Amino acid sequence: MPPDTTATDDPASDTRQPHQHRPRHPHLARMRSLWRMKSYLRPYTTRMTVIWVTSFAGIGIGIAIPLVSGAIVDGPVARGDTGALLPLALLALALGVIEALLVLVRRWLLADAVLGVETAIRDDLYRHLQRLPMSFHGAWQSGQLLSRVTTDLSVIRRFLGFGMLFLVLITVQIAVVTVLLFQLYWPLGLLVTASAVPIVITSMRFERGYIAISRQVQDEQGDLATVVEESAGGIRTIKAFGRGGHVFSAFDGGARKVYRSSMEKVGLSARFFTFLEVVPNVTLAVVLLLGALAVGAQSLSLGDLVAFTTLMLQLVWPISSLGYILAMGQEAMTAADRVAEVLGTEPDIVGGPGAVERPRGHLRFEGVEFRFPGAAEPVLRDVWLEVRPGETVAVVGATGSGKTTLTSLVPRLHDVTAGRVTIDGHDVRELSLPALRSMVATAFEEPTLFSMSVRENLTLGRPDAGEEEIEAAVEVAQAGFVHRLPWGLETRIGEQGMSLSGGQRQRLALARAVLSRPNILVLDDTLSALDVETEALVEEALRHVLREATGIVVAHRASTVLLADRVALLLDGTIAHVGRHHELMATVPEYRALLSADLDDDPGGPKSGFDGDADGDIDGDIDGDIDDGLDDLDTEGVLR
Ligand SMILES: Nc1ncnc2c1ncn2[C@@H]1O[C@H](COP(=O)(O)OP(=O)(O)OP(=O)(O)O)[C@@H](O)[C@H]1O
Repeated sequence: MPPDTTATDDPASDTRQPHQHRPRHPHLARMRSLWRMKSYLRPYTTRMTVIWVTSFAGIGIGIAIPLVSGAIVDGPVARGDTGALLPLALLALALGVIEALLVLVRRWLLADAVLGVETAIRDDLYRHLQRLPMSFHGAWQSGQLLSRVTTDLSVIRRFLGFGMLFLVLITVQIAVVTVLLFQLYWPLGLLVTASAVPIVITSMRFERGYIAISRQVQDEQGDLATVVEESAGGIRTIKAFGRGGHVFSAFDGGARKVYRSSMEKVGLSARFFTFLEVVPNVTLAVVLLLGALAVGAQSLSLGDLVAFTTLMLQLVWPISSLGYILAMGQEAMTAADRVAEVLGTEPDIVGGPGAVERPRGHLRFEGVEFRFPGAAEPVLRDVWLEVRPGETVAVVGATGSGKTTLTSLVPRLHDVTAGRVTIDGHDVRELSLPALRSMVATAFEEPTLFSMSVRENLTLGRPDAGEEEIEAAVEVAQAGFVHRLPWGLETRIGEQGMSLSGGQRQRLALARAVLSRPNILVLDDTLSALDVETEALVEEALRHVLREATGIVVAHRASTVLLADRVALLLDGTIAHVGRHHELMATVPEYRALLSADLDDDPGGPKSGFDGDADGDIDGDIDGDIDDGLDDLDTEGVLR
């Protein structure tokens, strides 16, 4: 990822996407990112208005109290008029109580609004992440996304809720109090204003340093989250290889980085806030001294000096928190910028307006090329393949030859970079994504199960599936083991749930794909983790399902190839041969080399119908079956 434009020149700490341009005015860009967030406050307009009104009223009352105190000193106290003292004292008390009530109302209203805003942004961000294509998720570290959805949003919430309000209130309070100080006694007013100058200059310098260091801390926290996430996901591999120590060192390195940067951040703040504490206190001492002299010289009344010092003390908190709130604003701008990097990434895979009226699942790859972003060479080039409704084609190729990539082009997990993929004559890019993805179901080799019940996992693609349909899909996938789980279909599995074996997970994924009743069923080496016996049973049941759907089966094993009517051989990124298994075995040495190793090694050869004379068996048993249903199909699927 490219360098952060503000934080560091160290490419290792980059978190932006390679294609993201760097803004010419990063500060403005950050402000704009934060400004964009204001739209989330819109539903709370009335509430925010009440909050602002109560806040200003609170400030007004806060400023009035010292003036009443001054009046008490110069009036009843100076004259010894105890009768007049009581009403003024009661007035000061009433003002104090009202101010406290206003703060209570403001806090209560504010908390609700800002938590609502945070939830709305978080929902939008999550929704957007779901829309972003595989290429985005492949390029971004998951920890960086996680920290944006959690930490950064909390930072934005804190600023939108409290920081922004207090920034305005404090500015107004400082302005009004300064005017009053000048009115009470302008020479001391001038002194107080002069004392603010070093504060403002230091604040500005602090702000610059703080932006850089807070972005660095936020990025490093994201990196650390990635390490935690990866090691949690890969705990089995880590344990098996005894790499706990190594992973810990990587984590420790990341944690120390966060520690060092956080300490730097704290050090910077500590120096700044100490400075902010010292200046007002020194000023107060000087004001008291000069004020006492002025009272002695009768150019200032005692009451005015009381009012002046009380008012001046009211400035200490706003001025010292001004820096903090500005820093909070900077942090929020950085966070908004990081969130905007995600929200501003337009999904490059968006659905078209179309839908297929009565889908039959006629699939064609027409001159398809696919190149991963930034890759020098395409993975697939000039791919022509036709899979007719009800037909099943096995895609065979060496490992890394692009089989998974080819199948991922059908549901548009990736988009072709040239040529087109069509279903029933419609370019898949013209179809709406829900329409397309309801037609195509994929069972992956490495199935993902979510931390929910077996039933919820199974019905992911068909939430309305009935009991009988679920049972039928479970049967096809030979996944009857689910009934023996402690709570049957209601057993919670996946992360934090019941652990399943690789084969059990694959069978559930297969049942999930079958249950969604797709027009096109993609099996991406889905049966690789099954034992030979179970595989044979699954395949037998799958044959019935595949008769009603168009199938693409990525196959490494000869036994899986036999599920298909025809085989497409992927060589050098293109479909080099299409034909029946025995034809390719007989005529294509590369195909023979790929599959005969499997036939020789297959310990279950005899069980699955293979033995030394594999060809003979295949021809006799399986091809006979296939031929029955496929007489009308052209065996040459290559369209050229
Ligand atoms: N996100 C990616 N970015 C860049 N290259 C990728 C990406 N994913 C896969 N590749 C590359 O594309 C090529 C094809 O990968 P693919 O997963 O389609 O192969 P495959 O034939 O399915 O392999 P296998 O049989 O091992 O599952 C590989 O060389 C792989 O390194």
